[in-house]
Amino acid sequence: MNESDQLKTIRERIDRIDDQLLELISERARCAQDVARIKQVAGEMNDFYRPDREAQILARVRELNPGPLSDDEAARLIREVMSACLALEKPLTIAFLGPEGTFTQAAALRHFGHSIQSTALGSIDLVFREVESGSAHYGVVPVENSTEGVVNHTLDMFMRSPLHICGEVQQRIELHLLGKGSDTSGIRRVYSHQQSLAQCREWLDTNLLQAERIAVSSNGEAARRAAAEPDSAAVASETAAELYGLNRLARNIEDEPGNTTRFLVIGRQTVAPSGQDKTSLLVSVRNEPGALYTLLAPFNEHGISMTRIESRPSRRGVWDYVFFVDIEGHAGDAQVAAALAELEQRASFLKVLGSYPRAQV
Ligand SMILES: C=C(O[C@@H]1C=C(C(=O)O)C=C[C@H]1O)C(=O)O
Repeated sequence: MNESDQLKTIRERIDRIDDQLLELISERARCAQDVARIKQVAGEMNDFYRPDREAQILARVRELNPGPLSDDEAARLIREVMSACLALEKPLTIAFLGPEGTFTQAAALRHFGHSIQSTALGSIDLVFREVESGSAHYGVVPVENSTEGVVNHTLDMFMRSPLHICGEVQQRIELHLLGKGSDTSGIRRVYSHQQSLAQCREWLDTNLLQAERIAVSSNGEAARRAAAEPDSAAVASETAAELYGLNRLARNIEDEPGNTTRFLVIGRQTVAPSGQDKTSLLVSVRNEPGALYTLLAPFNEHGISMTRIESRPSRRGVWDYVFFVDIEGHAGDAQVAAALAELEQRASFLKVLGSYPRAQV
């Protein structure tokens, strides 16, 4: 067989596979509709989105993935199929820290897939309020953020908000040089958030020393300006490039590749155990010698790993400290529940912010 006959044969095979895929995806979508009908009859429509179930599906895909696609790619594809199926039940409305084109938006799309209705809001407070009022089903906010510098504000919001953490998203921070043209010649200004500029300093020093660096409020805003002004470029994400119709003049210009930011999904719902969960707590203790040591001892005694601890002033009194603690496991797990009961005895204040599946996509 010559080359063109070989290609023709393979393409015919691909067409047949796509026919089967389409049939299977449609069958899956009809199953999701059946689930929706059952939930409706049972009056469980508040629970139509099930982060625990979705996490289990994605974990299974990773486990069974035969390749050659990577586990990440396989999970991402099934993520999109689930997103489209869920939208048949009811499209999710997601509020995120905007503007359009930020990494928070990328994180929202990564977590929920593209079949959502998303709203860009101007501040973290507004995202909390939108979800609290029921105007959005869920919100996405940065928590350990190397680009937008708002970690503390998100943590502070949990002190007074009744919302729960329903999920987490790990988003690789990949920064590109974006512009209207096709190369870097003629660029006089580079816009970005100041931390993104800092993260690409070496690349900019080597390749664009002549251009003025201008810090703006977000990478989305930088992309908007680069799209509107000639002689300008932005350091921003791929999402920003798509949204503002910009070209990637240089890819992955961050000085330290592998940089990841963590985002939280906030909602009014508590999430059932998925088998691979994390729990976030807010815990306060009097400032006495050994207080933190005593406070955390129950985790050690019950064999629970702590993955993060962050301290903040409580604003309730000069002697109080508040700690944001992440542990492995679900608050409903026997060991975790026992440790939390002991912790409650020792703490002056304890709030479980949520148990949720660890990031799967
Ligand atoms: C189908 C369900 O509802 C939703 C859709 C899912 C899917 O498409 O697989 C999974 C969980 C839910 O978010 C379900 O609860 O099983």
